[in-house]
Amino acid sequence: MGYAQLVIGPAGSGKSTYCSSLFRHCEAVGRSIHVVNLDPAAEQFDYPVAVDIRELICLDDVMEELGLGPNGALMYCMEYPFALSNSESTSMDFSATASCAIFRIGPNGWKWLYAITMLELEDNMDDWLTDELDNYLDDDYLVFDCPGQIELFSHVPVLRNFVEHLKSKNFNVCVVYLLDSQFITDVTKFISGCMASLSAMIQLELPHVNILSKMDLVTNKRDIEDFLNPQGQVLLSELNQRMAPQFLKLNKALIDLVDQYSMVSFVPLDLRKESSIRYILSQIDNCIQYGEDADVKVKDFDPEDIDD
Ligand SMILES: Nc1nc2c(ncn2[C@@H]2O[C@H](COP(=O)(O)OP(=O)(O)OP(=O)(O)O)[C@@H](O)[C@H]2O)c(=O)[nH]1
Ligand SMILES: [Mg+2]
Repeated sequence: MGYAQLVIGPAGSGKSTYCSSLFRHCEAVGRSIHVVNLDPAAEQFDYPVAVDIRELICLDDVMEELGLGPNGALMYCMEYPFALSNSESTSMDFSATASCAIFRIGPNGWKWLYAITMLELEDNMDDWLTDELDNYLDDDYLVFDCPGQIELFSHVPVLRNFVEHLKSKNFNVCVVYLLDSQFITDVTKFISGCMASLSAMIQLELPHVNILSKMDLVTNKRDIEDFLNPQGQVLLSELNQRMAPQFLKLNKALIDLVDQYSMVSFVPLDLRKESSIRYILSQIDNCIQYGEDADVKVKDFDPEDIDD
């Protein structure tokens, strides 16, 4: 059995920083983890990269292969799904659908490049991942540092397929969703962060831990309590105050949805405190049952059992 954290969240929410802090913490306590970079655009790391998706493909390569600058790439990208939809192959049909879905987000060339990169990952995932994972042993613990494009876990199936692959390799996987604590300065931002998390829960169907990151930036700690474990009614009244009256019904529906999934619960992460990282790691370990096998092994050798 292997163990894995899939670290996701909006761009800049602190995923890579969390991965490096987690690595340092584990190193200090003598525990082995391996951090995998899944961000094709990443440039530098504060952690040793165990596996790097950039060996498969990186954004520079995509731009170079296309022979285009950002504007030209955008034009190419706008034509890309239509070129794909003329194809008869099933996987290409999927690609066209995914690309069209991404296209609707807006004419952003970088997002397109991500889309192509991720589709490339999907096409090659089985071979690449199988080769890479073969290097890891049964009890290894992997942490996947993902890109910040939220469409990857909201409606494009690439991460879901990735997770299925990990599961087929006997990995227990937990989603670790990071939301920047600065989102709480505005209840509408906070709700949109919750919705993105909910999308990931529904898309990925995995044990899920929500983290409110960058707690060192929160000056008024009392404010935060309302957001770590907020009551639906409190959020609703704040939303209603913030939004125009025509949104009352929508606000109610959104809060009901959040309540129904009982997912509005965040664990605060303050990287200045070792205890904060330790607590979060213990919560995640619990979700993926890490350490339970070890307990069983110890119990197997319980001297009292031998006496019996
Ligand atoms: N004050 C503070 N800043 C942080 C913390 N974590 C991350 N940052 C800063 O937030 C910015 C983004 O951090 P990253 O770790 O690169 O965020 P990311 O989610 O990996 O970003 P993408 O991969 O681009 O989506 C950087 O400037 C970090 O230094 C934190 O706990 N406290
Ligand atoms: Mg990052």
